[in-house]
Amino acid sequence: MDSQITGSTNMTSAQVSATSVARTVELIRAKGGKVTREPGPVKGGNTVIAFVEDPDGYKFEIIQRPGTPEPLCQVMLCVGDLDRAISFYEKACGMELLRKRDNPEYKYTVAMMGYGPEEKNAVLELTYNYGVTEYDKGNAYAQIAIGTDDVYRTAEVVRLSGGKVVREPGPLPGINTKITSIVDPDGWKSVFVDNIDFAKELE
Ligand SMILES: C[C@@H](O)C(=O)SC[C@H](NC(=O)CC[C@H](N)C(=O)O)C(=O)NCC(=O)O
Repeated sequence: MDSQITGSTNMTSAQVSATSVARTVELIRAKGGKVTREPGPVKGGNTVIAFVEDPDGYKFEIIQRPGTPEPLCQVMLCVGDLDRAISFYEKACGMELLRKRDNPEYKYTVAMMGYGPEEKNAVLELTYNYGVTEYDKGNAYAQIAIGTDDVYRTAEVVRLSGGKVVREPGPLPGINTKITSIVDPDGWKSVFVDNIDFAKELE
């Protein structure tokens, strides 16, 4: 894919990378897609971005950057306390803080969290808007899926790290894939899926 897109609703979004944002946006427009922000430098920076919406109104950000192995490169979650969120994704989910960037002019700070460098891995972009400690979540956001080697241990660690387990670890009826579902301190849900079980689903 020659472009990347990240998407989001107003408080969650996904990003996709594109080597040419303008060309990607034109292709999307030609197919009847809705462009909500024309290509151009991001406010307060140089990276060229654009926003588009899918037919369900989910927002995707197209980011100009070198191609990555996985075009879906970021998922953005708005959080009410950045340090709390960073600590949770580090301790409960085993992610690493890859970088943090403050943008005082536009009153927000982002922290990129992931399991490896952004050039090679999809990452979570935690966004803190100055003074906003809570978000209405509506009913459109569902969950992010993360692989794990041990759903039982994951659930235990999540509990110890300030998260909530909303689906106890164990096999899914019918397919036996082991999962556990959790919510982070901001109320964003993730499902952890056993790596070996999931590989079997793909066979
Ligand atoms: C490349 C990278 O820096 C970006 O794309 S940041 C995009 C930027 N994000 C924000 O403004 C986050 C805070 C915002 N208040 C929110 O909650 O979404 C952005 O969306 N810029 C808009 C623009 O038109 O440049």
